[in-house]
Amino acid sequence: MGCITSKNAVSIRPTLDNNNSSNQRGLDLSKVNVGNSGRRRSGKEFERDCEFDDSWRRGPEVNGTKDLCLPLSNIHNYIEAEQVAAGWPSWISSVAAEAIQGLVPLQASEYKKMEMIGQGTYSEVFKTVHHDTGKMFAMKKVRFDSNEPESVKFMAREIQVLRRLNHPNVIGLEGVIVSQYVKTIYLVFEYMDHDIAGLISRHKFSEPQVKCYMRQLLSGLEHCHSKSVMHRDIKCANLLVNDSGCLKIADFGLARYYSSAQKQPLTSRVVTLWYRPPELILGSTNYEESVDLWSVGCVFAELFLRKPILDGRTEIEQLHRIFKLCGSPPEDYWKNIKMPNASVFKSRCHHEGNLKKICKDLPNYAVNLIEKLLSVNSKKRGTASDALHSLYFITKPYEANPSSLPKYPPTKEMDAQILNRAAQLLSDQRAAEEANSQAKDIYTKKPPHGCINFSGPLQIPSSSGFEWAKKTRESNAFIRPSYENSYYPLARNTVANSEDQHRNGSPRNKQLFLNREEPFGEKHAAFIQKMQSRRHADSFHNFDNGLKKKTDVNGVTNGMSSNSSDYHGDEESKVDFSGPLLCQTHEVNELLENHEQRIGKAMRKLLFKR
Ligand SMILES: Nc1ncnc2c1ncn2[C@@H]1O[C@H](COP(=O)(O)OP(=O)(O)OP(=O)(O)O)[C@@H](O)[C@H]1O
Repeated sequence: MGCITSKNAVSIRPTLDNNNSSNQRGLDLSKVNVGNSGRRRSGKEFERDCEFDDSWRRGPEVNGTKDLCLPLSNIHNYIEAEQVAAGWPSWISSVAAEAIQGLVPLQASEYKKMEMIGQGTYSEVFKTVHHDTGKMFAMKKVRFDSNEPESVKFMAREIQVLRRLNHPNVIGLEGVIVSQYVKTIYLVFEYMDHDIAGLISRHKFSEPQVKCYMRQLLSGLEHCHSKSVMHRDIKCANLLVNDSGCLKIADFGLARYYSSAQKQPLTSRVVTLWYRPPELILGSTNYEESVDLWSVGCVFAELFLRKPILDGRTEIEQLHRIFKLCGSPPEDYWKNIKMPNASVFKSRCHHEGNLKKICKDLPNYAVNLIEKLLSVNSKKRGTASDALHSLYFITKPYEANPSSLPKYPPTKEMDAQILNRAAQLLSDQRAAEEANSQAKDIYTKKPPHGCINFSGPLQIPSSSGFEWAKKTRESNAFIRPSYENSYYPLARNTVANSEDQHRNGSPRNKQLFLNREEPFGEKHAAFIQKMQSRRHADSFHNFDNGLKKKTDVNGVTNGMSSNSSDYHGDEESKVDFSGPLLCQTHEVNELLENHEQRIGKAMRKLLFKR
């Protein structure tokens, strides 16, 4: 795509018809995009020209038309003037001229902003109502920094991509609102009552219902791919459903055009970790639309299982889970791929794959399709059209009619998150109370010489044969949790599933350390042994390093406590847990007070967010 300002000269081609006053989404284009001949061009016409035929930027036309070749600054000024005349503030014209070309901005005063209904990495989504029509819309406030070219690029691309798509299973962009002075942009969408992540957290879908959603998802995706758009962030939270049972693919913030003819290197830092295909984890930069089909496979399984099928906390763990589920790829795979991280991630263990076992209760044809979509070899995934023609869709039970699906009270990923957070806070509070009473108990029996604040990677010499545990108990040090160093990847909150939370580490592990009787008993020893054997069995050298990383909502791993200072001595003789190990000599009361304060703070945060 590129920015208009990066070209040296442009050719403005005169246009011939005057008919296009609105595009398919009903946007009024009549006031804009008047060529120098006075002829108007529709937004879509302009986009088409811009996206794959960039000759308009290159210079004089060859087809006999006498074009006017202007210096870049002139044409830039011309376009800006045209867009300002259409009602756009000049700040947006200067950073995203191509994205808004042919559009007229919507007026904020025509809408009433209501409650926040969603929050993403770069956005906040509000429910809004149009004053005149009373129609509901979703208004996505996109955060971006105009001095930061990447953020501008993504914002502009989202608009461009959305304008290119027009399908019942793809969210429709109604228009764009911009603030005249503050650099804020709102994308106005049709309003959808639910997202699949929120629905899954509360309801079990019937087989015909799953089939109905899957057909809609694949149809929407087929349309995107037919328009050369890769979504690159298919996940349950980005699949919206309205009260008529219609599913729409949303959030095109990471989407982009692709062309198999003109391949360009693409970033591999896309797709939320749990839905990210192996080639992206391995760092591929020449992937194709099959990345979306992998994500569809993950969503498909999740619709049945009601929990993510691949929920690694780090890239290395995710890849490990992929191979365990889908089977390790053959040697050829490693030989043929030229991916930057291949040698780092290659496992010495061979896994047969346990997808069939995990999906044993699912219908056969569904498992076959999931298996195909979750092919480690991207070439074997097929296309969205292939999936739509698979046996799964022509065997009984047939898909439900969208209008026959149950009507649900509004549910969003955000609701699921709030429920999760509240549950977590409650369990943390209970655990804290328990810990406090245990701490007091210990204190009254024998005052401690020091206490251990257990919240981080605890380095335990494995050679001690758990003698350390006994020693700690004898020395009456007590262990306290840290609620600030929670180990959850944010994305984890999308699933209100206590089992998941436990598997993810924190509550169960915290509880393990909070419970004065349990931690140093058999369970604890088993846990440590498991950690150690996992480390050896996996032969993933970075596994433990990986465990100390935190994954953000988009699955991007951030280094956390992974600096060398966290390690002391021989790597193999240590067992790591999350968070720093602190030896303190505070008074118990002071610690308990701090503890109370932290819980209070977390509670206030939660209430404030609500
Ligand atoms: N048209 C809509 N109608 C109703 N709710 C919506 C709509 N669009 C988005 N939402 C809600 O807002 C949430 C966040 O929106 P979106 O995914 O577009 O933002 P984002 O910043 O790109 O998110 P992320 O970082 O998770 O990818 C969605 O999960 C959904 O619950």
